[in-house]
Amino acid sequence: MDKKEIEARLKELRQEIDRVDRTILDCLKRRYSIVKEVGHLKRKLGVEVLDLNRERAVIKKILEENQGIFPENSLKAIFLEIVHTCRTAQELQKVAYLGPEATFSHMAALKFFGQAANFLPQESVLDVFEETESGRTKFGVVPVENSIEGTVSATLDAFSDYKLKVCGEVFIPVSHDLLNQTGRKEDIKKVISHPHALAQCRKWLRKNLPSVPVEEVSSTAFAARWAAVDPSVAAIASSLAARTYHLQAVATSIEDFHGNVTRFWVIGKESPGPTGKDKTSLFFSISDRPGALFEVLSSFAKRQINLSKIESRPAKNEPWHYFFFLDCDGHIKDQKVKECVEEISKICVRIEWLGSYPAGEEN
Ligand SMILES: C=C(O[C@@H]1C=C(C(=O)O)C=C[C@H]1O)C(=O)O
Repeated sequence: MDKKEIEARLKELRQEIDRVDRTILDCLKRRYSIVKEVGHLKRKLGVEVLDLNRERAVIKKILEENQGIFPENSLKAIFLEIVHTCRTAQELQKVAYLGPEATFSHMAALKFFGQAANFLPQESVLDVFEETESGRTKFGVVPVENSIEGTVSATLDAFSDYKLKVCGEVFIPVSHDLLNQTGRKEDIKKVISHPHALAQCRKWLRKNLPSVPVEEVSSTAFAARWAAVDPSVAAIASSLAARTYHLQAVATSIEDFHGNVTRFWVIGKESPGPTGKDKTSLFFSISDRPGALFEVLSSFAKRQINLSKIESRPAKNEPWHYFFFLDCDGHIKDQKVKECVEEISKICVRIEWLGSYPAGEEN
């Protein structure tokens, strides 16, 4: 091929790309209006408009049909965004999260719901529960545990006061940056952040800023917002917070342990149906006698139900009494989980089903 021929072929291919793009756009518009019609019909039937299981099935099918030809992670991201956006043709979901803007909870909410939702930042975990229970938002996103720091007790404790269910799970890798207005270490007179973030960067701070005082604030994003107006302060926060509040990085990835992940729960009024890869969360208390906890646990063991977490929390109304929070594989509608919960209900003084939901993906 000579230069002229190459240029002609290039032109031809670009025209072909333009035609393909137009087809993609036509398909997107068609999909959007079909989803809108589905929404009308579902409303007429009186069924829930959002159907997370159907969305999962749609994406799974696309990935299967692709047979690895189009880069898989990108295809998934594209279709997640398409589905999330089409959903807005039915109704814009209101989602409360632990704010302000750019917290890791915000990242988790974006990962679960996509860009096309109405995200409403809240000042505390309790506010997220409050907004969701009152129906002012349809869903809430709250942190539940961190792979290094452990449980977020405010979240677990809130379940005893609010009648909400877990309806989804999201994992977000946590990496912290040290941010201020200039990016210069010499300007830092105080380091502020959420207690978990400070704890996760303890060694780095001791080594690199030994004489600088630290102060706990309500969230990493709040810290970043503060640093944006106070030049003497540096915040430990995410790269999303750096972008949102126009801050410079003094140092990046300052966490003491890499591979740090936070698990979030999406809370709402109802848990979704089984998908085949679900988790169930329970909260229970038992009588103070030998073997009571063993009996509960053996009920799971004899049915080969895998436990992914068990944690005790003090029962607030009685000293030295405890509640247990337990996560196991499977859905409450799966026969063996159902039987197990029925059996342990006879042993427990109190038992609450917190929800069954599709297991989140850890990458
Ligand atoms: C179109 C539907 O409604 C919503 C949108 C979906 C989509 O865009 O594919 C899937 C499930 C629902 O959350 C449906 O229920 O099929």
